[in-house]
Amino acid sequence: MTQTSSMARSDTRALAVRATGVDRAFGGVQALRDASFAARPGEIHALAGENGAGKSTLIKVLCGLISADKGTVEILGTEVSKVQPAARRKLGVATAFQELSLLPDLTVAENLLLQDPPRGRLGLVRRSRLVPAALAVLRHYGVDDIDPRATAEDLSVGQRQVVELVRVLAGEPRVVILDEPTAALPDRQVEWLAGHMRRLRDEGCCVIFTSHRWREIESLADRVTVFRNGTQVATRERLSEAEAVTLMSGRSFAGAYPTITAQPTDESALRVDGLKSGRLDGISFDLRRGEILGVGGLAGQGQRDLFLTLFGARRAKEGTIAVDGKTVTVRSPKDAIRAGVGIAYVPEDRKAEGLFLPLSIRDNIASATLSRRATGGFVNRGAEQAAIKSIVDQLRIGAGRSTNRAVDTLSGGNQQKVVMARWLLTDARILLLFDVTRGVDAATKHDIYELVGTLAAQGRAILYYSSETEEIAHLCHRVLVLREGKVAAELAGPVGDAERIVAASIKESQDA
Ligand SMILES: Nc1ncnc2c1ncn2[C@@H]1O[C@H](COP(=O)(O)OP(=O)(O)OP(=O)(O)O)[C@@H](O)[C@H]1O
Repeated sequence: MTQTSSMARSDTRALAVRATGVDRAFGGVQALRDASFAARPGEIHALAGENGAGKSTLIKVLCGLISADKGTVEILGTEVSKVQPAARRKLGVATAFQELSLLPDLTVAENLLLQDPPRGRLGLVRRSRLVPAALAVLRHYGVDDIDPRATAEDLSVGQRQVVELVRVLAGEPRVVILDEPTAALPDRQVEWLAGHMRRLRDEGCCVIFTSHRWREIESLADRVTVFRNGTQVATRERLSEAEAVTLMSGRSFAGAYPTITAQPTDESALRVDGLKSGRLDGISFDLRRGEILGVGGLAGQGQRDLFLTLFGARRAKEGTIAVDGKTVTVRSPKDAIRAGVGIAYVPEDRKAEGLFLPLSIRDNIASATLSRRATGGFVNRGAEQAAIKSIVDQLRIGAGRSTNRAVDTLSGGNQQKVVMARWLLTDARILLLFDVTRGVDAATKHDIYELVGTLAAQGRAILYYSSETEEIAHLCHRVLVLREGKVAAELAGPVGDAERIVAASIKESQDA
C-alpha cells in the first residue's frame, strides 16, 4: 500500500463511512453476516475478497440500493437506514456499480446529465444545451473518444464504463464507491482512473473500490479491508499479496503460478497464414497440440482482432486458417465450433457473452452442448451431468452450493466461471482464452491456471491472451509478441519475467 499523508493524519476525524454489524441475506444465502467496515475522508480504501465474499452487497447497502437486515450505516456522521439512494447522493455519495447502470436507450449526454440537466432562467430543462454540456464534461475529464450523442447501448462495454465513471466524478462527490471499476475498463484508461482517484483522495474525498488485481490495490490503496464469507476479517495499511490470499481464501499458495507440466506435441492443431483483419496486418503462426501459446504485446496491437477472427466473429480480409493441416473456412462462430474445426472462444466479458441469467448454473453450462443436440448429435445426459458437476467443483462455482441456482444470483466472478465452464464442456480442441481471469479472485485464478495446464495435458491447443502480462510470462510454452498487427517477436517460455515481454513489445528490432 502507498504510504500517504492521509495515513499520517489522525484517526480522530469523523469517519466518511461506517457500517456496523450488518447482516443481509438473499433467500437462503447469507451474503453479509455481522459485517463491519469503516473508511475515512482523504483515503483510498480497497475492499478485497473472493468472488461471492459480499463486497458488492456491502456496497449496495452503503449506497442505499438495498437494505440491511440488521446493523447500522453512517455516512459522514449521519445515520442512514432507509433504502434511499437519492438521500445518500445528497450526502455526497456517488457509486459506480459492477453491472453498469447507464440507461441503454438514452444518449451519453442524457445519461451523464440526467440528474442535473442544464436549465434556462425559468428552471426549464434546455435540451439544446445537453450535448454541448456533456461534451464539456467529457473533455474536462480528458475523454475525447466518446460522442455525447451516441446511444449508450451502441458503446463498447469499456466505453460505457468510462461514461459511468465520468458521471461519478462529475458529481463532485465526498464519498466515491467503485465496484470493480477496472474489470471492464480498457487498459489505457486504468491509469486515467487511478489519477482521478488520487486527485479525489487528495481533495479530501473518501474513495472506496474493489478489485481482484492485487497490483492495483497495492499501488492505489492507503488501506485495505479483506472480506471472507460476508464478514470483515482484517483492515490493514500493509498487506502482502500472499497474506491477502490466505486471509481471503484460507488457502495459501507456495508459488502464485503452478508449474505447467504439459508438453506440446509436434502436431500442428492450428496454422494461420497471412491473416489480415481489423488491426491484424498479415499474421502467421503455428499452434501445436498440447501447447499454450501466449499472445502478448501492448494493448491494442490486434490481439482482440486475432481472437475474434479465428472464432469467426470478425471477417478476415486475407489469409488462411488450417486445422489439423486442412484449410477451413471460418466465417461465423457456427463455422468455428462445428465438428472438424472445434474452435471455442472464451471471452473476458461475461455480459457480452450472453449468459442466460435466469437459468440455473447447470442449464447454462449444458447450453454449450445444445447445438449438438439440436443437430441430432448424441449427448449422454448422465455423462454430461457428471462432467458439469466435476467442472463446477473444480472451479468452485457458487461455493459448493447447488448447480440449480440461477446464474443471476451469483457474484460477478462466479458468473465469469460459468462462461468458462460452458466452453470447457464442449469437445473443442482449440481453445481461444481471452483475458479469462478478469474479475476473478486470486484463488480462482490459481484454479484456472491449473485447469489450463490440465487442458493442455489432454492435448488441447490453447491460444492465451491476458491483460496481466505476468500470466502470459508464467503459463505459456511460447509467446508471440504483437506490434501493429504483426508478430514482432517470438519468445520461448516460460518467459518467467513479464518485463521481457514488455521490452519485446516496444523494441524496434525482432531479436528480443
Ligand atoms: N440478488 C441476489 N440474489 C441471491 N443471491 C445473491 C444476490 N446478490 C448476491 N447474492 C449472493 O450473495 C453472495 C455475495 O455476493 P456479492 O456479489 O456481494 O459478492 P462479491 O464479493 O461482490 O463477489 P465478486 O467479487 O464476484 O463480485 C454471493 O453468494 C451471491 O451469490
